[in-house]
Amino acid sequence: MSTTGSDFIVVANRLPVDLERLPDGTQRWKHSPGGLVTALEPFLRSRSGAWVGWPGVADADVEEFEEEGLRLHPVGLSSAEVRDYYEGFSNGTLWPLYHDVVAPPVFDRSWWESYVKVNRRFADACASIAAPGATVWVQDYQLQLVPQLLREQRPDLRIGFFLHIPFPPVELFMQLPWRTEIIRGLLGADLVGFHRPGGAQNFLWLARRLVGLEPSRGAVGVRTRPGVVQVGDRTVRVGAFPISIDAAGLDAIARSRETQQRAKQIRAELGNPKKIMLGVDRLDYTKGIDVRLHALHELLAEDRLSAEDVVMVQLATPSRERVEHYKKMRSEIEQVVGRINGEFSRVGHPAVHYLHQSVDRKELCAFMSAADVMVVTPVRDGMNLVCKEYVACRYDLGGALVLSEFAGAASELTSAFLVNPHDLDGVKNALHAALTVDPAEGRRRMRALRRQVLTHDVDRWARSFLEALGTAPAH
Ligand SMILES: O=P(O)(O)OC[C@H]1O[C@H](O[C@H]2O[C@H](CO)[C@@H](O)[C@H](O)[C@H]2O)[C@H](O)[C@@H](O)[C@@H]1O
Ligand SMILES: O=c1ccn([C@@H]2O[C@H](COP(=O)(O)OP(=O)(O)O)[C@@H](O)[C@H]2O)c(=O)[nH]1
Repeated sequence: MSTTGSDFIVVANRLPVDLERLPDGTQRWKHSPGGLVTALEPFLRSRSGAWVGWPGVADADVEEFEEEGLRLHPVGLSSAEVRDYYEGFSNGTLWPLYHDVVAPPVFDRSWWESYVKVNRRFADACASIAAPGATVWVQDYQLQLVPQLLREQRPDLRIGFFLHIPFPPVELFMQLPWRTEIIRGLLGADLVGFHRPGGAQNFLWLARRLVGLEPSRGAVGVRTRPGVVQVGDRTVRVGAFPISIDAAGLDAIARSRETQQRAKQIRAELGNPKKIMLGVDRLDYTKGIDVRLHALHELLAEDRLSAEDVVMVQLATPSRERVEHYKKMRSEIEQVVGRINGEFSRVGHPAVHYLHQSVDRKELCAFMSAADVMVVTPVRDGMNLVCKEYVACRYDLGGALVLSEFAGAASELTSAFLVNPHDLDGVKNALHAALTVDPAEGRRRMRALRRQVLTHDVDRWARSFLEALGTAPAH
């Protein structure tokens, strides 16, 4: 194991791999869920960096290890910490608060205490493995206190922070009893990054209101014109850096014979319907899976669509299964799927294929290649990588994307069929329009979407952030 310090460290709640305990008592590592890992893993591997994170299960005692040149440094969490820091404060308080309170956030003091304690542990882990003058890139809402805690121990480090979820409107953020502590925690970074300029702008306002600082007043741009705020003798920059995907990598997988054959096979397995609609999400109440199911139900009930012609596939990755809102939403979604299938399926031909499972990258790419319409309808989403992945897979300029205006990606993917997920008639009309789009118009839209996604990939995201932090790798 490496005993020398690392020059470049990513710290995130999760490692890119989760430890899985099998019933026979053995264990293995599997890929962690979610877009943060998808986005960062290829980039960090290319820089031979270190990744500090939780191995995904409680009470795991795992030593640091190396995997294909990447140094993985586990931070353990007890069962009580998984409950209070991860399921509690991170996903029962911050997640709903930052996603426009689409579910009511719970404010629990013992959860907060656990959050502080665990953030300190992550900061200590980084401090112990960082080489002098190293760059540490802190990720996401679970670790907002780490920049300040780390700086107190290691003022020599260059510290960046990136938030993967939306940063809420100030009126909502002000509900948080520990609002000042969070803003101070983030101000420990040299650069604080958000997906959208609005998040950066909200943060700057709060730095003034809650900490009494004097931030810049000009508009923050995308990858340009970061805001600045002086904190003692340090200048903290605050910017917008929309995340993306390994677009060329997915494009290549999609073009392969293997993927195209698998896509054909999927179509055949579905009964060669005229049209396939696809949803791919973690099973999360912010993703609007219910929205698209209700829209489909009404379209079938009104005979605007026929289950003979159109099949819906919903891949739903299990997520945060012990958190109350997630349990409730799962049973609601499964009821709607059951209802649609009960009313509109024929034996051997379900109207909705619902898989509560995780699917690997190649298989996902085959599903995306097979899908005529990709349906992405979150009520709020920081970015949403799935919609960009769909576009990257459609080198044939086929397919159509229905995308919620409330996903961060909507401001880049303006040639999608954009919808307001709260407007059910609007969603129905957009689904119908996407299913029946004139092929030339469909190709025009997909060409424009691909131009955006292929020229703004994850490498450009990471590079633009690190350039603003002053630590970009050599070209
Ligand atoms: O680690 P989990 O609790 O299982 O959740 C998975 C990840 O979900 C969130 O992803 C976000 O990041 C994506 C990439 O920036 C973005 O496209 C998406 O809109 C976000 O929801 C979460 O932010 C991660 O921390 C989790 O690991
Ligand atoms: O069965 C699945 C479902 C999703 N994903 C990946 O999980 C990520 C989801 O990221 P997104 O930003 O869309 O949402 P998040 O889950 O991070 O909120 C994407 O890279 C998907 O390709 C996956 O690998 N297998």
